[in-house]
Amino acid sequence: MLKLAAQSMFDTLAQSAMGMMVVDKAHRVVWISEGYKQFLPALGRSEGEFVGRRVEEVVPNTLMAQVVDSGQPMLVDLLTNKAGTFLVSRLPLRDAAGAVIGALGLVLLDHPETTMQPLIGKFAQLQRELAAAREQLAAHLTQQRRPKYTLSSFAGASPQALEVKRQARRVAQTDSAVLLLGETGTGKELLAHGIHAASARAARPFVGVNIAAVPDSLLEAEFFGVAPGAYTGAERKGRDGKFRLAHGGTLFLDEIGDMPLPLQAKLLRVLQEHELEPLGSNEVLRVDVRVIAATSRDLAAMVADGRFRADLYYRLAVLPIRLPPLRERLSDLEALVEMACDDIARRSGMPAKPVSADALEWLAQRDWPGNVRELRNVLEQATLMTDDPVLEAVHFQGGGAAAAGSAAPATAAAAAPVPAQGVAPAAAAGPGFAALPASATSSASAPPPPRPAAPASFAPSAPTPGARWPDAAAVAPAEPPGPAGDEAPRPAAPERLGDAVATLERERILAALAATGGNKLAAARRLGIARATLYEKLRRLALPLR
Ligand SMILES: Nc1ncnc2c1ncn2[C@@H]1O[C@H](COP(=O)(O)OP(=O)(O)OP(=O)(O)O)[C@@H](O)[C@H]1O
Repeated sequence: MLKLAAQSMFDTLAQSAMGMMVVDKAHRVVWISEGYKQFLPALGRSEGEFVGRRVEEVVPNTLMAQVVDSGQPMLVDLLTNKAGTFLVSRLPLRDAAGAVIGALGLVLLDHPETTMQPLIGKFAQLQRELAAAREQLAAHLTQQRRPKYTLSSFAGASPQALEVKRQARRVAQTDSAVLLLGETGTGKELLAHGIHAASARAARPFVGVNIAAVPDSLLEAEFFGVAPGAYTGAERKGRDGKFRLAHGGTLFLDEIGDMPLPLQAKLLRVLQEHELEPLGSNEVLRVDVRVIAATSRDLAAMVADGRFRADLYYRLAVLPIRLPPLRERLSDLEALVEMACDDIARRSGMPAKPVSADALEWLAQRDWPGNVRELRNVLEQATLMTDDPVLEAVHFQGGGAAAAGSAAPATAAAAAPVPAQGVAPAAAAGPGFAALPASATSSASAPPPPRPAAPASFAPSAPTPGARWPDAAAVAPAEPPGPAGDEAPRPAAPERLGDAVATLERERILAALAATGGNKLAAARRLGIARATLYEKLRRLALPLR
């Protein structure tokens, strides 16, 4: 009975389908139905040239061979080749023992684009939309992750700057980890972009993580990602970690010295084995990522103190590059000023203002603990402060420079008396690190001394219009401050203690940010707190994070 049913079904299909063929285990066409012969002219074959040949040679784009090889049927598919577009079905044929002995192919409909127009139209529309969305996403990601700078963006022709660029070009040729050492604002992030752009990975993503800005409890997920379903709520769908996002490219780990010890062990494992496990997953992912780490801390001293793993340090410090502070390469000042003025002009849409020789000389007298970032802030504020076509020394000696000039005695003093919160100044700054600025190592205890040549007029004046952070003078007492206790504003008697503390905290944070030109790390050091704590306080006090 079953045999009869099979025979009957075969005959019915052979008559009702537009065409049918049978291939053997070696993919050879062994039989075609009468109906199938109508397609032979379009396929450019006579029956003699068709039967007996391997199906993939005579029917372009067919998947019959896969059905034979896999034993899996393809119940409905669209096949397009020079004979047209067809709705087809492919079924494996088996012997009594179940072994695949060939396949049966059915042409169910030709011109499905007309007969099945609504369905195929919808399919084609969805495919077009998908392709457009993929293209947009790829363009967006490329835009987002393209290196912002190349090595030529690193301005300066001093022997120190040329040496930095020489080393950067050399490490760009390798795939080893790189460690960038230098004070805040010396261009570590810029150089990391440049190394990536000069490396074989330039066309792949550049992904940065500022370790100090991410709370410790979130860092692991940030690095390694979260598997779908590992958590409820926002993380339910899972999320890719930075390592995965940087796959094939470069991962920039800023403030590596702030990485908690347990995570250091996990990072080391990824660097050694190129494998990671997203949180809540048993799956091991292979990643191909080049790591560039940066720090303004003395990592070697942290290793000696047991605050940084020695094995991770040696892994990262294979190729260290030290970026000199601005005061050690003052011959680059003019080039840096020019580049910054061009940038400011581009962003503001106004013509660039030249800086006079007097002004340059005055700028060269400064200490620049915030380095190139501070220089740029000072130039930006001076530009905003005046309508004069040329920037003269006098434009820097007013409130604009005071807001960002970290060497301003009263500005620094306003922030200095804040007691370190459980962090000894020396420990917070990292002892014995030659590259640390005097202001960083002494930040929690004393203001940085002004350079002898600094003019007396370099003192805070009225609040700076347009400055990113309010002038320290606007939030700190105008009189030279006395001891810390005297300096706090006196709350009105009914004022609640919590409010008074928040007011004081806000003032001290704003003063520290104003004194460091908005630099969070330097401000946190001045306040004697970790950068992550500063971010948390900014959020809590509803102060701008950027
Ligand atoms: N050599 C340079 N040429 C041109 N611009 C520079 C140079 N060095 C630094 N800058 C500019 O100074 C600013 C600070 O640089 P960057 O963020 O790279 O410093 P950083 O060392 O990573 O600072 P931090 O340690 O605070 O993160 C940026 O606007 C950068 O473009």
